[in-house]
Amino acid sequence: MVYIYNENGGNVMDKVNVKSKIVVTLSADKDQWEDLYKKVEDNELYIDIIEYRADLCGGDQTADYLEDLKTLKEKFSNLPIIFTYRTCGQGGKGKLEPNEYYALNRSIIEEGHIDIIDIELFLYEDLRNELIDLAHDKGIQVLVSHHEMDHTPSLKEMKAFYQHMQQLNVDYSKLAVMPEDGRDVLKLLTAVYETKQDSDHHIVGIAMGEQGKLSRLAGGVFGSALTYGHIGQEAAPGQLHVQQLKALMEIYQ
Ligand SMILES: O=C1C[C@@](O)(C(=O)O)C[C@@H](O)[C@@H]1O
Repeated sequence: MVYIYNENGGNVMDKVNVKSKIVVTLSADKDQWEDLYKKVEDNELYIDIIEYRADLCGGDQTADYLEDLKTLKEKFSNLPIIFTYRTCGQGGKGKLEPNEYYALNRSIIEEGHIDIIDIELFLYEDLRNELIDLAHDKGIQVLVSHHEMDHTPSLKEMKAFYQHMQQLNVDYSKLAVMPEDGRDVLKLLTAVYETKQDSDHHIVGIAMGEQGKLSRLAGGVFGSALTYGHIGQEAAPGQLHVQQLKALMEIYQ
């Protein structure tokens, strides 16, 4: 049998199957960054994209974030950078109010040396849409995200989230949910699969926690474009070290 692969590494017969890119989630206080740069260098083979989690970086200083981003870009110029400020309601530590969140993200878009920006779906519509347009004007891709930290919505609801996201003129649509059992993980993967069947968008689906690890490893088979890992300590429940992630993902691809 001859297998033909598309540019994403998936079988051409299967539009849904993609090779998920590995995103490493990074955060550190000022005095820990040197150690972290070293860890990124040591693990570069296992990383496709860097995510800078501003809300976990201590202080809420735009200037500090900009400085970190500039250094990251200088050191790892071949790795695209996602900027994420995750608010408390969405599983992060960020305490900014919507207008402050808007102002921070706007400054980062304008000066941040980033490639992709993570914008939360339920930010006020006008602020969110303005950030999306500003990012695109600057050539920055937009990843719109939504987290359900304590449950997994129904399949219908998850597909509706993805439909809503895709109507926003964004580049990536990401949903992260908390499963209670294997059935919830299957539901999330089904939502990704069924959405991806009719879509050329980058769809991302994550089932968090211990039960959800399957989605981080095999998400590509169902059409999930990104999977998130760590190089020190997990930034979200169920995250795996990027080395382990890459090794185990090979099984599915
Ligand atoms: O949205 C995500 C996914 C994530 O929550 C995870 O479960 O790996 C980790 C976050 O840093 C990232 O922004």
